[in-house]
Amino acid sequence: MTQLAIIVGSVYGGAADLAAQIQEKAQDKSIEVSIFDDATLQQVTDFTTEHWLVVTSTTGQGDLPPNIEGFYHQLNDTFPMLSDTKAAVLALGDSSYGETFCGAGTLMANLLDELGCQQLMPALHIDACEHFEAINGAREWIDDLLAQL
Ligand SMILES: Cc1cc2nc3c(=O)[nH]c(=O)nc-3n(C[C@H](O)[C@H](O)[C@H](O)COP(=O)(O)O)c2cc1C
Repeated sequence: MTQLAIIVGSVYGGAADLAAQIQEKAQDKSIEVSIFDDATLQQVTDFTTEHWLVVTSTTGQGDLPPNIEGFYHQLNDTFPMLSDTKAAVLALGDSSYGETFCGAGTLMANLLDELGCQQLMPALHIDACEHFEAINGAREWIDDLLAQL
């Protein structure tokens, strides 16, 4: 069975809700999904290194939400080679923050790229100014992503 690890970074629950919606869609396609909130690298790699999806909002001034910071720093500190891992980033943000729009998603995408991950899909940036419900801006992208697995 195809496996997908969804690693969540969320402060107010929007990215976490979106991850749950993606999980439901994926399960309809018989993809086994595990959602990691406050993930450790070990937990995620024990589940799968095949497909990773990072769903993260941005907080502060382009900062990672606290519940994905540990995962980011473990990756950055241990620098595992992930050339067999196919990954994608779905970032939630708010364009009224200007230059730091979706900064956390960009940090994650850059790190996964440095670690050699293969890009499943170009990163998607969802703007809260445009979409009250993030799923409305992400449906097509999610369908395309799941079709690649
Ligand atoms: C205190 C605070 C700081 C934020 N900083 C940024 C930011 O720097 N860049 C950005 O794109 N969005 C920023 N946002 C917007 C959130 O990322 C956006 O509302 C997102 O949808 C929240 O998702 P969540 O419910 O998963 O936390 C900020 C929101 C708050 C409340």
